[in-house]
Amino acid sequence: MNVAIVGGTGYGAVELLRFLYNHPHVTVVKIISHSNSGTSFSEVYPHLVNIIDMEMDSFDIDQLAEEVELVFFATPSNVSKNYIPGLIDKGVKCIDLSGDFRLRDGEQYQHYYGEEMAAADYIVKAVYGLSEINKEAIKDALLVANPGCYPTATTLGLIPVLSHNLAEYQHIIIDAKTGTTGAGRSLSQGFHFSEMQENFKAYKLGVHKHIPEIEQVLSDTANEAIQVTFTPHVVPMTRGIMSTIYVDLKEKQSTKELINLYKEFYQDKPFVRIREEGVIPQTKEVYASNFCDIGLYADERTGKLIIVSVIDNLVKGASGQAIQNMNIMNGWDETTGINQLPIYP
Ligand SMILES: NC(=O)C1=CN([C@@H]2O[C@H](COP(=O)(O)OP(=O)(O)OC[C@H]3O[C@@H](n4cnc5c(N)ncnc54)[C@H](OP(=O)(O)O)[C@@H]3O)[C@@H](O)[C@H]2O)C=CC1
Ligand SMILES: CC(=O)N[C@@H](CCC(=O)OP(=O)(O)O)C(=O)O
Repeated sequence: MNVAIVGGTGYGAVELLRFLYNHPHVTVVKIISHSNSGTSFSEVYPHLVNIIDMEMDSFDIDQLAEEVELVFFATPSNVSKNYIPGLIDKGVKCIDLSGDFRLRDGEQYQHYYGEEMAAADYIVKAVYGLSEINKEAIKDALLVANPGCYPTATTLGLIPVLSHNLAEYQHIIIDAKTGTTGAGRSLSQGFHFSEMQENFKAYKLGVHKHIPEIEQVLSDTANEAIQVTFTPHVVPMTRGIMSTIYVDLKEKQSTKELINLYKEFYQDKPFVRIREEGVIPQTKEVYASNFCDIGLYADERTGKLIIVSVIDNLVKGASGQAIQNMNIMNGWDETTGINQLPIYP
């Protein structure tokens, strides 16, 4: 299958290429770049010299419709909504790594993304691509809204206990940390080496665009409006997200019982690994892989369940999950092309 990537010189795109290069059913025939069309990809990313030297193109909808079956958008917020409707109308499937098609509520989109939402006709067509939870709907999707990185780690950690109605729906606290690639490749003052190294900062309290996304997924799970307290932090590492989640259990449960419940919930999900009692996953243990690893501790003193969920933000949090969704859309084994081991140490 021929595919294209838009947002060519960003981190999401280069990570898509890392996996798609060895994918047995896919060829990347076009890399679209608005800033570097006409330039060879390996000129921008010299680690791929003699491997991906393809010249990047500018966006041409007719050419794309003629040459590819599926387009990945790895563009910043408020970009893909201007291009995807036209491609869908021409029968080209799209997987959007940005947040443009994730939210159903236009007012929330306007509030958190600062612009008007995509056209409603296309929002209803978009399937939220949390692969482990929405597999059936993803199979028939024309447009997949790939989840955000924090929402992926957080909702995979929370859905089992919420869907079994074992936890209170309110007072959920999510304390999350990300590496700096979460901010993308373009330069900004707060991400300079001298600003980041030996530093640890919280940001966007109460205004982060992943708040409504997490709440939408959890509310769908519980069939009841859920609000969460979410505090993101950035830490001086390149890749990785750790989401530490605190939730009140309705009744006393042991760690062992909850681990068994999570293992059963994810038993046929190859990319979710539940740790044994007393073992809490670390970001390095999923580095560069599509795994989401979850550790649990039921604090019998306070009645809280502590969930620790880790992913690589660029893989399960973005490009890896996007390829997992492409595999599901095409009826291929969902691990095809993305079953590499984590890099360790
Ligand atoms: N980094 C991460 O961990 C995650 C990222 N995402 C989302 O994936 C998307 C891509 O992220 P990432 O690759 O990290 O971001 P980057 O900033 O690294 O790359 C985005 C690329 O999009 C292109 N671009 C920038 N502005 C425009 C524009 N106005 N119009 C068209 N293209 C533009 C640029 O490439 P060019 O000039 O070559 O076109 C740019 O390099 C974002 O929406 C991000 O939020 C989601 C989950 C995790
Ligand atoms: C460190 C940092 O800035 N991280 C980004 C990660 C979010 C992201 O990339 O997700 P979307 O797909 O929803 O845009 C942020 O907090 O906005």
